Amino acid sequence: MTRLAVILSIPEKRHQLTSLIGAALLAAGVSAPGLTAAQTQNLPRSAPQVAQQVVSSFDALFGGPHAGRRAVHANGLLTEGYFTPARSAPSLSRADHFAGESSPVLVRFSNFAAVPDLPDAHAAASPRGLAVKFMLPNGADTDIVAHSYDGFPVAKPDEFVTFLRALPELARLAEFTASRPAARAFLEHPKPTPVSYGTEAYFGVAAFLFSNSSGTTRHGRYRFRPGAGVSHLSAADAAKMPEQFLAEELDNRLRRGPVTIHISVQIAADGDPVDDGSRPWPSDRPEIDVGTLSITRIVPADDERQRDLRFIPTNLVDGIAPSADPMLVARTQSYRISADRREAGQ
Ligand code: HEM
Repeated sequence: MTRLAVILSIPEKRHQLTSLIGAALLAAGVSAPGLTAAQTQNLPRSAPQVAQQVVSSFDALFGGPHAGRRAVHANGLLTEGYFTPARSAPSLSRADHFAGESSPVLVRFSNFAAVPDLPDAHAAASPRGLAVKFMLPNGADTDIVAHSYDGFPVAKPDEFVTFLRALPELARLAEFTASRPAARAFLEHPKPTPVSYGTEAYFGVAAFLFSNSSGTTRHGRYRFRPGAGVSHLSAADAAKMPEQFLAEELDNRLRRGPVTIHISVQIAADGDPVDDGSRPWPSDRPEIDVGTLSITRIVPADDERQRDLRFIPTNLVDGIAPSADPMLVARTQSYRISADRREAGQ
C-alpha cells in the first residue's frame, strides 16, 4: 500500500488531503518560456532547491514518481476547441489572442492528486485543474493554469514545502494552520465533486499585469465560469458514480455540442495584495470579460499528448506579464522539473 493509500484510509487525514494543491519551488536565474528579459527581471528569485523540495514532497505524499505522469494533477483529460475574445478584451490587454476572430486552444482538465487511477469522486481529486494553451497566429503559444479554489493555502514557496510536509501529521498540521488562516480556510473549504468538468468554476489565483495598446497597465486575476452553470453532486450521488466518470460524462456532453467556459479578469483595487495568491480579492471588484472557450472534442490518444505537453503559468505573450507573486517563479520551475522527468520516462 502506498503512503497515500494509508493516509487516505484514515477519514480525518483524507479530509486534510482534500486540500493540498499545486507544488512549490523555483529557481534562480532561469528564464521562463514566453517571458521577455524585462519580465524575467521582475520575477523574484527564490532558492532553486525549493522547487525540487516541492516535487519531492508531492512524491512522498502520493507514492510517486509515477513514470511518465505529472508530479501532481496526474489524472487528466485533454480536449481541444477554440477561444473567441470578447469585445472588451483589447481594453484590458494588447495580447494577440485578445483581438481578432478566434484562436485554437488545448484545454486539459485534471484531478488534483498525483495518483493516476484515483477515482473522480475521491476527496483528494479536488481542487480540479484547468490548463489552457492558446495557439497564436505567429506560431507562438501562451498558457493559463487555474484550479477550482479561489485562493491558495500559503503565500510563499518555502511555506508550501512546510505545508506539504505537515499534511500527513495532524499535530504538525494543527501547529502550521494555527497562525495561518488561509491554510485553514483551504483545508476546511468544501470541495464537492462536480457533475462535469464543464460545470465547475476555476480561478487563476495568481495576479498578472495586463497592458493594453494605450499603455494602461492593471493587475488582474483570471476567473472561469462554465456556460452550463456551476453544479455539483451530493456526496451520496458522487459515491455511486463509476470511478472515472468525468471523462465519459464530458464525451457524452460534447456529442450534444461545444462545452463553453467564459473567461473574465478581476481587476485589483488600490491596496489589494497582488503578490499573494492566498488572499482572494473582495468579490465586488470589477471584472472585464475576456472571451469564451468552446471545447469541441477530446483529443485522440490524449494520454500520449498530455505527456508531451507543458502548461507553464509564466508562458506569456506581449500584453500580459507576471506580477511579483513569488509563487509564479516557484511554479515555473517545479512544473519544469516534473515535465523533464515525465519526458525522460521517469
Ligand atoms: C496558484 C495556485 C496553483 C494552481 C492554480 C495550480 C494548478 C495546477 C494545475 C491545473 C496543474 C495541471 C497542469 C496541467 O494540466 O498540465 C498543475 C500542475 C502542477 N503544479 Fe500547480 N497549481 C498551483 C500552485 C502550484 C505551486 C505553488 C506549485 C509549486 C510551487 C505547483 C506545482 C505543480 C506541479 C509540479 C505540477 C505538475 C506540472 C507538470 O508536470 O506539467 N503548483 N498545477
